[in-house]
Amino acid sequence: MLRITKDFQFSASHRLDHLAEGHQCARVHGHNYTVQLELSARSREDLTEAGFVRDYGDLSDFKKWLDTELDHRHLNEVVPGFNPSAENLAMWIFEVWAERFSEISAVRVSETPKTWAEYRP
Ligand SMILES: Nc1nc2c(c(=O)[nH]1)N=C([C@H](O)[C@H](O)COP(=O)(O)OP(=O)(O)OP(=O)(O)O)CN2
Ligand SMILES: [Zn+2]
Repeated sequence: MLRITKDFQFSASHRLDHLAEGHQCARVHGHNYTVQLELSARSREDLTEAGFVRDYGDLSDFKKWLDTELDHRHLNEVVPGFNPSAENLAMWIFEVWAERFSEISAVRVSETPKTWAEYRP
């Protein structure tokens, strides 16, 4: 198995519902998010002639999408009907982008330097 990853950043605010009374994350607050896309190939035969799983540069449309749809936005207003936890964001991003890039094998979302959530179906 060959795996490549690329990190992308965006900044956004959110509020999390369904938390215990007084939970700090129930208040509107912001994060400098990192989204990591992981793409995989099974073997050498699945690589491009250049030896790539996929050219990192091909992911520029994902960067554009993050900048347009999520960067400097209030996530509760822009994600389609889910509580914008890191787990839900990772799952949603996977579902949207695995259609475009079939090599995507996992999506990781970090809200803070200490936390990561991963979706890997
Ligand atoms: N499993 C999850 N737990 C939490 C999520 C999440 O998306 N998934 N999100 C939050 C908050 O949005 C926010 O990320 C706060 O996280 P937390 O690490 O608890 O906050 P701090 O950075 O203040 O943590 P310190 O330990 O005080 O540095 C909460 N939980
Ligand atoms: Zn948060």
